[in-house]
Amino acid sequence: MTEHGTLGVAVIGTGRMGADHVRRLHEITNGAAVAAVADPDAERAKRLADGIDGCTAHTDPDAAMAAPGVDAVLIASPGPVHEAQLLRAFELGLPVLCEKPLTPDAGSALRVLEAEQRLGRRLVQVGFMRRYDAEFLRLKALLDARELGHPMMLHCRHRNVSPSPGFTEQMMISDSVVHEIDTTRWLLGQEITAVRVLRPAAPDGSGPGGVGEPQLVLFETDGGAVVDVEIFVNCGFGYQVRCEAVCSAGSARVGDGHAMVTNAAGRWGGEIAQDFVVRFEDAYDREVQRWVDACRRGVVEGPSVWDGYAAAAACEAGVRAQATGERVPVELVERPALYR
Ligand SMILES: NC(=O)C1=CN([C@@H]2O[C@H](COP(=O)(O)OP(=O)(O)OC[C@H]3O[C@@H](n4cnc5c(N)ncnc54)[C@H](O)[C@@H]3O)[C@@H](O)[C@H]2O)C=CC1
Ligand SMILES: O=C1[C@@H](O)[C@H](O)[C@@H](O)[C@H](O)[C@H]1O
Repeated sequence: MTEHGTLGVAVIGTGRMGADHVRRLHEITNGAAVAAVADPDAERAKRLADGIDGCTAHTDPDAAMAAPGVDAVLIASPGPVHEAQLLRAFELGLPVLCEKPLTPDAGSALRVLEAEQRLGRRLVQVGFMRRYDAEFLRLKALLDARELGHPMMLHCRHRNVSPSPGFTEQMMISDSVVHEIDTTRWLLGQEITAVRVLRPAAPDGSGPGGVGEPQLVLFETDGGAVVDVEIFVNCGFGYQVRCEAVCSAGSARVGDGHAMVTNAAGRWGGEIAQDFVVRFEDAYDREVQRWVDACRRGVVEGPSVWDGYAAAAACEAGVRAQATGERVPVELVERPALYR
């Protein structure tokens, strides 16, 4: 850290999320500076680094993590390469904010869990940003206070205008529904024990890779709750994330998101955000600020590697349920003391 206590951050992966986090760290976050960026696309990394004094550009993530002035790492590369980058950060003893998913499958997430346990201390905050969203935080506080009685069901919907290039049917679970998996575990304080996936008959194969969508993903939890998630990554009209909790003495819903409603010429209505960068802007800002503040105090907070692992295990069950049409149980190792 600099003499003023500024945290030097290496940002790994400078695509959509990485570039947005670089902008955030540089312009919004207090107490942080982008010290290095890495991306196999050298031009992309250089363009970002050129706009920031003292920031170096790399094509090799290891070189960025070892660059002068780096105290912490923000990983925003694709999920399948997170494991190797997390293990490298562990070797260097650097705290990490790792974009979701921690890793795309349970085996690799377990290897990360075991490696962090060997260190004997937490280094990673996983980027489940809904835990920092004002609406979701209000819902969490309401459920925790039991103001509506005992929570029994969550009805969730998750719609994207269109997925990024190369998006697969499995990623509907491991990249998108992973958010509802974390939301369920966090809001209810329960583990997911089984997953099922139902598909309506689709008029055409218009989803990612030509698969039929939307799909309905169902979770059972160890507290007896039931959760349904509509996932529709190609809906075409807007970005919508909604969650309604049904409790024994009432229900509460977040995500309607009508910041403004207009009336004009025989119509009324609101606007729909077109993507997560807009809808969750404040949540990302809060998530990154909280991470930087914790790093500067020498502590690690927020969603843990256990949360990332439990989510990966539920995703793996979901991907199997998607392929087989069966109810697939979620297998978890015993929760280590480090994460209790
Ligand atoms: N929290 C959230 O709401 C969101 C999280 N994400 C997550 O952020 C991560 C990045 O996603 P996007 O920015 O949408 O993807 P993207 O495809 O826009 O960007 C990924 C970048 O990583 C680079 N890259 C590829 N292999 C790399 C490697 N081995 N090392 C370093 N960089 C590498 C690519 O060249 C590209 O510039 C993923 O984990 C994704 O799941 C993405 C969107 C929203
Ligand atoms: O994390 C995200 C993307 O990776 C994912 O592909 C989208 O479906 C989610 O809405 C977004 O929040």
